[in-house]
Amino acid sequence: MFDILSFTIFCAVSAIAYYFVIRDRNQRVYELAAKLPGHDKFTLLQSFLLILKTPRKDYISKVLGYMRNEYPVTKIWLFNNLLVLTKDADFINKVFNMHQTYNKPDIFYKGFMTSKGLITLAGSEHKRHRKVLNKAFTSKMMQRLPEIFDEKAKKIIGNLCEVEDRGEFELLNYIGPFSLETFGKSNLNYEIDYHRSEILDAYDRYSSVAVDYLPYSMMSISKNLITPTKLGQRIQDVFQKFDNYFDNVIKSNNQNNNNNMLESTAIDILLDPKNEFTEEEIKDELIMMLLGAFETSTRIISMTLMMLGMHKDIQHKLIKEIEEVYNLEDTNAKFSADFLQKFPYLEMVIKETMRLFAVVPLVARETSEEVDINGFLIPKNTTILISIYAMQRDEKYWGSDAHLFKPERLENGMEFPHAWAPFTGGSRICIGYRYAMMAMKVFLINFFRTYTVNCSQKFEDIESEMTMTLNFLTGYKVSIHKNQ
Ligand code: HEM
Repeated sequence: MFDILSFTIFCAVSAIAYYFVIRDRNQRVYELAAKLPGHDKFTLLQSFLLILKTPRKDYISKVLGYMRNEYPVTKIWLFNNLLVLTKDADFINKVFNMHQTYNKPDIFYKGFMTSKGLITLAGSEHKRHRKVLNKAFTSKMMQRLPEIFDEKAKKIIGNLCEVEDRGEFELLNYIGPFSLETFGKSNLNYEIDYHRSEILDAYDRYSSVAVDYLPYSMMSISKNLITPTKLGQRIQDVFQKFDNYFDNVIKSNNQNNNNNMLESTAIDILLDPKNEFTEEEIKDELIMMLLGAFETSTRIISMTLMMLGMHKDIQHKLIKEIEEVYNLEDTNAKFSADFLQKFPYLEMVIKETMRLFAVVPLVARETSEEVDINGFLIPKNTTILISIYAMQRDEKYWGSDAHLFKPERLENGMEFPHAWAPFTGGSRICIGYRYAMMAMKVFLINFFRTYTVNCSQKFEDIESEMTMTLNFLTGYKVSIHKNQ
């Protein structure tokens, strides 16, 4: 009897304490949120309607549509979550560099459906993985890459003869193999044949399932809860495919194990028992790297070629730069990091493409405690949504021609360097940013030593969509012609 009474009292006291803690915590959130510019609390119904009525591919543009130009930050509410939208370079730079905004919010990153890889990991676990994996991307490791990129670029450029002088073709069919095969060789010690590889099928299925799962992740519905549904089955199938594929990659690496290796690629590091990665962590990291590397590089190379096909004067200037370097150098000179420094205009062209078309248009962070960022007091557990796309096209930073493709604007450096962040910044900056820049340069140098490119589409007719990545709905079509 006494026990039941104590238990009841204990429950009642706990419930009251819990109520006051939650109320006080929410009170503080509402108090601070009230001072932030933006939109008042959406009702539950409005939040549901926003998610249910918006086509999945339009989520990101819909949410960003709430951003108010006159303020550095705009608040909106989704269910009971406070979201702060921003395209302010200074604010964003602080967010990338503060320890209070290190983690990523589940509301967007659960959509990746894996939790043990760099893109989604939080706090000390992220730091541990990142510290170890950084060793695969040191300057010394980078030195071995240009040769791999060169070999693969030459192979793909050889294949392009089947489409030269034959009208327009879809670039992704040629650039995709370059990105995927270089990824396999340099990060997995594994030769991938793009046209036969099962990884491509798994990747395509993953992308489609991720878009379908996004509304559930935004409503914080775990993927375990939807396991019995058709979508749940599709998710399981995709991960089974990744699993089988990476099992083979791991087996092949274990067979060719070279314990005396002084330098280690990403997979060597992941498989090294010293680093104590679990099997699940290894596979999640491999998936994350593939997601990070493949589509991003493929799209930026393709977008760059399209831009150059539309802007002939810029293409001629670039070809001239490449010819001049080769007139001075041994034409069989091997690619190296130093050699790639000799093409400043090429770098400007790539950077301008990445500015105009932020291939990762949106990233997010979550506050782990209440924090003052540029005079705005942001409550704990707030999601900060960072529109890289809007920042990189903002006239405030790039002038009234911000919407145009003009590499020359980068000639004397950038007036607002923080307003260019296609790889983001701070300690969670893209781990492969130097790798990506090198790969893109090596491919484009090889390409323009053999071909010129033409694109009949007009710049202003490009239509794009924003999901996790930016994609041209109008395709990536160009025609190519052998240099005279
Ligand atoms: C043009 C090419 C690329 C672009 C534009 C790009 C962009 C990005 C962006 C925006 C992020 C998110 C960072 C954040 O949330 O703050 C990211 C993260 C990441 N990227 Fe890339 N990326 C590219 C190529 C690559 C390549 C080639 C690799 C691997 C070889 C790679 C691997 C990763 C990984 C593992 C992360 C997670 C890093 C972390 O949170 O510690 N990316 N990338």
